[in-house]
Amino acid sequence: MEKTQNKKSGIPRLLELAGEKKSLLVWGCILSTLSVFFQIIPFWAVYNIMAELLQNAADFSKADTSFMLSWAVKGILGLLLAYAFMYFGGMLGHTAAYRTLYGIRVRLSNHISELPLGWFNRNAIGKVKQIAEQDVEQIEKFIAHQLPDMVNTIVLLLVMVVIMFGLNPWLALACIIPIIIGFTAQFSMMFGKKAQEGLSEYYDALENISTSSVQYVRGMPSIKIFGQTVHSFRKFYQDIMSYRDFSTKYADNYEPTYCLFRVLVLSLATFIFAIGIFLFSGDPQNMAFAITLLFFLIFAPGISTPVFKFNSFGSSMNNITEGVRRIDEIMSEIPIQEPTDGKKPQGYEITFEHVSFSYEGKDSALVLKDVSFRAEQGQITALVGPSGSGKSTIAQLIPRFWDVGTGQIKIGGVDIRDMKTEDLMASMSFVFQDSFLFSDTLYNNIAIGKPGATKEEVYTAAKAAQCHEFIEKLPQGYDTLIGEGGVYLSGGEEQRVSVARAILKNAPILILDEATAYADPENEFQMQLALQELIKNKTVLIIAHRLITIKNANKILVIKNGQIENAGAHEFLLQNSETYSAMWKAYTVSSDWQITAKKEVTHL
Ligand SMILES: Nc1ncnc2c1ncn2[C@@H]1O[C@H](COP(=O)(O)OP(=O)(O)OP(=O)(O)O)[C@@H](O)[C@H]1O
Repeated sequence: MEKTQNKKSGIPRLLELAGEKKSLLVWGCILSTLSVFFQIIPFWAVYNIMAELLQNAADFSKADTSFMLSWAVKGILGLLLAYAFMYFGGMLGHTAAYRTLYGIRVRLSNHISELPLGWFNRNAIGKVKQIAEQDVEQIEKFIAHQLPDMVNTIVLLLVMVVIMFGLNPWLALACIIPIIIGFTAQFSMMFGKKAQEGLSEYYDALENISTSSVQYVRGMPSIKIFGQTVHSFRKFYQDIMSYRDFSTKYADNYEPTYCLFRVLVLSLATFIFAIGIFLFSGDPQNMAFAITLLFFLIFAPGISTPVFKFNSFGSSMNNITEGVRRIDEIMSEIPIQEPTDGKKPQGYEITFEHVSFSYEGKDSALVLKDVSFRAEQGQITALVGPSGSGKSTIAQLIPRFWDVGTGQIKIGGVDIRDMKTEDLMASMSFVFQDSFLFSDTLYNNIAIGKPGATKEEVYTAAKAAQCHEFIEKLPQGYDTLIGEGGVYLSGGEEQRVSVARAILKNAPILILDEATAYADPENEFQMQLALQELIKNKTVLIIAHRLITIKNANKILVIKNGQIENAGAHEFLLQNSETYSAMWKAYTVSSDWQITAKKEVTHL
């Protein structure tokens, strides 16, 4: 599938994706920055008080107490104001973050809902879950905390550097040079090509774990029943192992430069002290220098906190860029093409005209080759053929799971690509072999077939689909919750609920892909009776392996290797289609099969 390209990346793209204006974020950062200036005041207050004390070291009683007291008050006020600005900046940052998060999730889910249905088959749930939950969550942390912190830290570092150079350039250099060396080592590692590739690998590894863990949980019954160990679920095991290997390698790469960085930044006082003592030894009478040195020694540990914070932005920035790229990967998937003025079909017969199709979009891998047929309104058209011949693909092309490669599919004379998706979906009900029930009540699971349906309509549909009886037997009847925290239905029961949904929708086209495969013969018979009522005047397309189900279809299409091998009614095909007569023979033989136990003869 083609993709659209977007030139922006990182934070600008993030805000663009969220449809969020920058103003809140900018104000959040401005307030955080203002708090920086107030954060400097306590340091300055300590410096002034220390200077006053040192200048009067011979006799502390001569120190100006009101001067020192006023600086102490200024220091405390500075601290309070710094917290107040930081608080309001943080509030704005959080508001911007949650709005961005909300905007991205809404955009993402709107976009996903516009993608062709086939996209969902191709993309693992784990991958989408990882992107929509975890990757988006990272963005919240970044915008709410790290971005204002980053602005705040950069300003703080700049102000500190200016103050330090203003006081003493040599001591300032003793403080700055180790920081620059540490950063250079760290960032060359972090932003290098290897690190960027590593991060992609890291996210791939996370996605793989997310996907295979979903499969692992789903496959747990098979693992247990067949007495297999966890190692038998190789994919999950390998994904965990490759994540471990990758994380170890990643940490190994980072470790030397990170350790160097930490050691240098945590030893700032040592460098300042060494240079300070060297300078002081040249002029031991210089009291002003002694005070400045003291200030640097107080200031040095203060600078290490913002420096460490700044360092963590590098990795966060990388994460955000990668997260946005992954969100963009989904956003760049081209949605299903909507016509501006959707055409309305005249009738509901379905025609395939020379349809060829490949899942990979390659002519060399065609799954359907030049398929043409007409499924009449008011008639049942059945698709039969060996497994993998292309029956489900034919059925799924009708609601545009994918678009055809060449040829056309028409409903009532209109190419389905010229119909609005809304109209196309409204025109048909689809019952799959594997029904999907929502974690909701049974009532709502049926009622979803027709928004605004009355209770009476829901019950009538449930009765017709042979599910009313078993639902009534459940302790909470129609209010029974399905799935997690509720009850689980058998495959046959789930199918009947899906059929009830389709009956309730009462659309003019009905597509049944192995819709009664899990039903027992008695229920299948009852469901067939219900469907007889439902299908009157409708275009019905049925795929069924139990050939008895489609024996009376008006037209049976025999599909083989993606082509229509033959078409006609049951009797005609028995005479004229080798494939069909062989399938019928196999079916009748298998339906006569009985598993018999040898009778034990007991002699008394
Ligand atoms: N999403 C997909 N991506 C790629 N190939 C696919 C996809 N779905 C089906 N195929 C392939 O297309 C071919 C036709 O599959 P399809 O499911 O249409 O056959 P079928 O006749 O319905 O089979 P069955 O009776 O077993 O359900 C098969 O070779 C299958 O492996």
